[in-house]
Order: sequence, then structure tokens, then C-alpha cells
Amino acid sequence: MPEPLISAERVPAGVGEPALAVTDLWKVFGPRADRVVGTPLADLSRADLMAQTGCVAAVRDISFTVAPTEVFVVMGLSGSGKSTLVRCLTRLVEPTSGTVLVEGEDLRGADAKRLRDLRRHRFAMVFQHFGLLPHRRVLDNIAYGLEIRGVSRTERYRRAGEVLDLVGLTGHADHFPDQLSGGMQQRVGLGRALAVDPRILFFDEPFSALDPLIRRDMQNEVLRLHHEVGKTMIFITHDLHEALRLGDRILIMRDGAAVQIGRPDEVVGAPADDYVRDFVADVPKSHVLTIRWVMRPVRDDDPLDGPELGADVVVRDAVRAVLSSSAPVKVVHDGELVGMVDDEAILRVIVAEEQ
Ligand SMILES: Nc1ncnc2c1ncn2[C@@H]1O[C@H](COP(=O)(O)OP(=O)(O)OP(=O)(O)O)[C@@H](O)[C@H]1O
Repeated sequence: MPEPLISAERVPAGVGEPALAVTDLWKVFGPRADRVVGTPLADLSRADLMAQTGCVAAVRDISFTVAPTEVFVVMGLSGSGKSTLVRCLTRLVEPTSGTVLVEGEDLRGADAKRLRDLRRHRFAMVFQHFGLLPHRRVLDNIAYGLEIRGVSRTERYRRAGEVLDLVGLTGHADHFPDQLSGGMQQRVGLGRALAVDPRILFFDEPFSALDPLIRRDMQNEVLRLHHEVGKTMIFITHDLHEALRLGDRILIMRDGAAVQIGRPDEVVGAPADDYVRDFVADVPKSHVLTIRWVMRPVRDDDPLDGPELGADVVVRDAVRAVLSSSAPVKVVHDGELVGMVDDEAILRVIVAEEQ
């Protein structure tokens, strides 16, 4: 009996061992980089460190965990350290210090053989420049990771055929990459990554070369696939809108450091500093904030006969219920009344957006 193509089991986010646990991670490039961490040099700004030592602190003291099946987005401007951070998570780049646990296993302690094993069986990557093999057909490209693993020809084509359908490339098995549009080539990239049934998928700006409409399509595709296959995903982007659409949580980087880690509504509703505030200034708040962010405390004289909504309902989806009710809307969480939302609170968000 062949093993199932994609493990259907979905562990609820936040339950069980983290898929990834990163603690005090540093990556310093440059001469004698290992003398920086743990000394006063580590406190210097990037520019001062470079001036004094010729080193770049690409990743500075970052800690976070990623829950199984979570979509974790790493966002920041060019040069903020996103790629270096994510490469440290598979040791494509060797961290200078800190720990990385992959499902509890110490990645930095893995020898070359174990690392190869992890890269073949546990991880898969999708890059901006699709990295497809130009002289091989779509089906062969999708089957490539299985070939490297030594999966038999019959079995790998069976799986590749299934994945071809999963990523929306039915009918394109025999095409060559250069016969496909950019979006379709990236579907092949996605298919190749999924074919090996990895536990963690890494995406390094996979859609930044695509035009905006195709890009949106591909984001929807990732959301759909995530829903269907329930993989843990680490996704790098410099595009805030992409981060807000895809991320369960977002890590915002600046000059190698983590400025904020939070859910989209936390990043937009409570930016950690002016840098994040500037980033999110143009985001339509009603699309991201939940009514938890606009509710007020319950008062003794509040009528309790109005409709009720969950605290995680997005403001945009609550507008109709709130405005059409004469009584304030009750906000409930875990069966408890946690606040009230009235017309004024909703209109304040909408009006602010239009200014
Ligand atoms: N191999 C390297 N040697 C020296 N410096 C490096 C190396 N790789 C990256 N850097 C430096 O580390 C910093 C972070 O780079 P990184 O590529 O991780 O940022 P990024 O946020 O992914 O940027 P981009 O969005 O442009 O890809 C930059 O200053 C970069 O010049």
C-alpha cells in the first residue's frame, strides 16, 4: 500500500511541540565574526559594527517559535536579514550562535548526513527564481525531489501526477518550463516542494517576480493549499499586504533584529514602534482589525438584547450587523461577554480609512 501523498492530519496551531523553536539566533558575516556575539561589539548599531570590525550582523538575537501548521511570515525591507534568518533555519547559512530546534531536534547538532536527510525529507523550499530544470518536463520537475530520494519511477510518477492536479497544472505534464507563464512555473515550483510531503515549507519571496494579478492568484493558491495539506509554512516577503493576507503571525525585521512578532491584527492594531507604524499606515484597518480592537467595556445600563458576534470577527464583516442593530452588539469570546461594539466605534475605523 503506497504511503499517502500528503499527510491529511492537521495539528491545531499551538498544540504539541513547536515545528520550529529559535532561541537567541545570531548570524554575523565578516572577519572573525565569532568574536562579536556576547561582547560589547554586539550592542553596536549595524553601521558602527561594520565600521569597527568589517562585520555585518545580518541576524541579531532573534527568538521565536512556529506552531505546527502555522503560516509564519518574515517581513522587512531589503537587507533587513530575512533571507539570512530563514537560511539559518535549514543551515543553508551556518548560524553564528543560538539554537534552532526542528520538532525538538537540535539542528545545529546535526551532522552532514542528518542534515541531508532533514533537507530531503522534512523541508522543502520554493524560491523566487523557480529553479526548475529547463530540459525536463513539468512532471519530471515535480518528481525531481522524489528521484533524489530514490523513490521508484512508477511511484514517483504516480505521486507527481497527483500533485500536478493539486497545484492546478492538470494537462501540462508534458510541457517544458519555458512553455509556461511565470505563475504556472511557480506552480511547478510549489508542486515540486509538495511532492516530497515535507513537514515544513520555506518560501523565499516566491511571488515577487510575478505581476500583481498573478501574484494575488498565487497567494490564494498558497492559502488553498495550506487549507488542504495543513503544512507548516515559513514565508519571506517584503510586501506587507502579502504578509497580512498569508500570515497567521508575522515577524517584522529591521537591521537584523526582530522589531515585532504578532498576528496581523496585532501588528496593525498595536505597532511596536514608529517603523512598524509607518509600514502599516496605509493598511485598511477594517480589513485586518477584529472587533476586539474596537469594542468598549460593558456598562451596567447596556441593553443586552442586541445581536452577538465573536471577538475575532473582522471589523469589515461586522459592519452590517452593528449598523443595522438598534442595540449595541455584544462581543463574546469562549462563551463570555467581553465587550460591546456600537455604531460609533465601527464608523470611527471606516472614516479614519477614508482620510
Ligand atoms: N554572504 C554574505 N556575506 C556578507 N554579508 C552578507 C551575506 N549575505 C547577506 N549579507 C548581508 O546581510 C544583510 C542581510 O541580508 P539578507 O539578504 O538576509 O537581507 P534580506 O532582508 O533578505 O534582503 P533582500 O530582501 O534584499 O533579499 C545585508 O546587509 C547583506 O548585505
